[in-house]
Amino acid sequence: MRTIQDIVRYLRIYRRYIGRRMYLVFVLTVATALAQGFGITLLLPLLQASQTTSGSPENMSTAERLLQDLLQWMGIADSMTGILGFIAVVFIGKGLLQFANGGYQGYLQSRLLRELKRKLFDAYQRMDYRYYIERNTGHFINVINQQVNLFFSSFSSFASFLTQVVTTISYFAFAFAITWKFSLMAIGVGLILFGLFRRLNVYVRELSRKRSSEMSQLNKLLVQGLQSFKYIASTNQGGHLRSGVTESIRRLTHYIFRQRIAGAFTSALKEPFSVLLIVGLIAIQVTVFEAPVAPIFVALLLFHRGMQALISMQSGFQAMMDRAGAVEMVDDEFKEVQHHQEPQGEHRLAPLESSISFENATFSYDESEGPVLRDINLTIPANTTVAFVGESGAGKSTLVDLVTCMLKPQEGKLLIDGTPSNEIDLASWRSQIGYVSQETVVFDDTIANNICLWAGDIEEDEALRERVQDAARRAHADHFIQDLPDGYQTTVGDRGVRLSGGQRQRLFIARELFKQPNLLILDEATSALDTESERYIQDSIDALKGEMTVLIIAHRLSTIKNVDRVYVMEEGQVVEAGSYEDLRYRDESRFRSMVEMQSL
Ligand SMILES: Nc1ncnc2c1ncn2[C@@H]1O[C@H](COP(=O)(O)OP(=O)(O)OP(=O)(O)O)[C@@H](O)[C@H]1O
Repeated sequence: MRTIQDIVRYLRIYRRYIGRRMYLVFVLTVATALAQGFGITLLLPLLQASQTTSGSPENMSTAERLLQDLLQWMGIADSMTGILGFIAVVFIGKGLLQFANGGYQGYLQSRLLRELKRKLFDAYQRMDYRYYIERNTGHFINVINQQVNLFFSSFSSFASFLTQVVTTISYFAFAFAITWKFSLMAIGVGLILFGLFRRLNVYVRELSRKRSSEMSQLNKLLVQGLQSFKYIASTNQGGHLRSGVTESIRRLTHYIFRQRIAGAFTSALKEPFSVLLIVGLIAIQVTVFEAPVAPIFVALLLFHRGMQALISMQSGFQAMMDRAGAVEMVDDEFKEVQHHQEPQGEHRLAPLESSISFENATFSYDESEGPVLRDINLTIPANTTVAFVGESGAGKSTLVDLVTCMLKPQEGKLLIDGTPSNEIDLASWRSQIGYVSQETVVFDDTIANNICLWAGDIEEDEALRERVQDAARRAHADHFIQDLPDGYQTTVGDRGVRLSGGQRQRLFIARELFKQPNLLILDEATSALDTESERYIQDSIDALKGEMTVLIIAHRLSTIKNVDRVYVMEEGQVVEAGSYEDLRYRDESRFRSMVEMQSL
């Protein structure tokens, strides 16, 4: 029962991703199996035609008689050559069907792989940010690569399992038609075998689940270890990480080993089982039932093939169960990610022209830990420059995440040009934003592509080259880029490892300036820069005043002297607001003491 439920369940899952055309595989499978069973059954009239004393019609089973009638109708009943020719035609037909089936399965599988990877990637792209931060990159990579590949190969195991089921049934059905006593025995044996293997299947599936989740764990450790390679190597922390990785690899390989043992057990059983059963059956047929030789011979041939198919059916099922964990993981992941897609409205925003304002906005990552932002009320008029300052952990970056709508306030609202954030079409808002975040984002590609994000080829597009260079100049990056071996065509390495921290930051700023956003967010954007570069970029940003809205988060207060308004944040609240000069000289203001601490 469990087995049938499992098959139906997987069938549903495959259908969800492949669609109805999957059934064509089954039609082709049935046709192939029928052709094969029929081809073998044709040996019976062949044997009879070769015997001088051919079976008298009253000894014949109904099937034999029908076959005889067919051959008579075709005019080849008594011709060995005729029957041989017919067998050849049936097997050629079977070969063609098998080829069509295999080819079509290949086509479906490649589609399945493409669809799975593409859909999952799309779903990941639109997942809610809060869901993302609760997960781990290693997990996503494991699902989209390893698990999806296993899911894909499970379909071929599933198809081969079904092929074996249909083949087994067809062999047994033909055998049944020839001699029913024999077939009853065969079916009895089949049922016993199935019972024996059921327990093995449950065991193998459990192993497969463990193996899939262990792979996620290992991926997580590997990604973390490799991403932090430099830190780990230079502080010799590899030992700690290594023990975790080694332990995870040990568990993973242990599961694989046990799966293999179960596989070896089934394939080793195959041959002895078949031979024993055939020997037993011949004895029973000949001694007890005293049946004629030709039908026994053909029925045994069918039975032998049927047994082989039955055992392959078990291995096919086991292979499917080997990958069951992956099928379930990918299917669950789809549901989970789809459930956590980022909600959005339909109002398409025009370019920002009035303001961004918070009304009593409160946000917490975890309700039990209390709000990270409390009762925020402020308005940033379009085309002004504002700065948020405050100690680490005060909530400045979280506030920016609300502005970009990556996070949503649980209470109160955020209005963009008067439209509540939950009503806006996110792409229409985010395409207006340039964001230099604390974590520098650099792609492993050329400098030019890092700035224009593959907008074109600067070697061919003069206007584009000019725009890229202009952005680089304003980010004070042009001269270091010119000094690189291939200039703008230099590749920067994974996450920009071939650049210095300050160079990476300038490259990042250049990209956001190239975009010409309506809202530019700079979160500690110049923290890795020397004073001179910082001042230079400061001038570029000051030059943007009035052209776009600029939101700056800075610890170095010297960099925000020219902003229109400063907000001082403390423990998730805005505690002071005013112009730099106003706050700087306000008696006992927090800002004043902050400035004095930095001895400006
Ligand atoms: N993903 C998260 N899950 C839970 N809490 C978080 C998460 N990110 C930030 N926090 C918490 O929210 C608070 C505000 O963090 P936030 O990064 O907004 O501060 P910040 O003012 O930008 O600090 P910094 O100047 O150090 O960047 C901190 O107490 C932090 O622990």
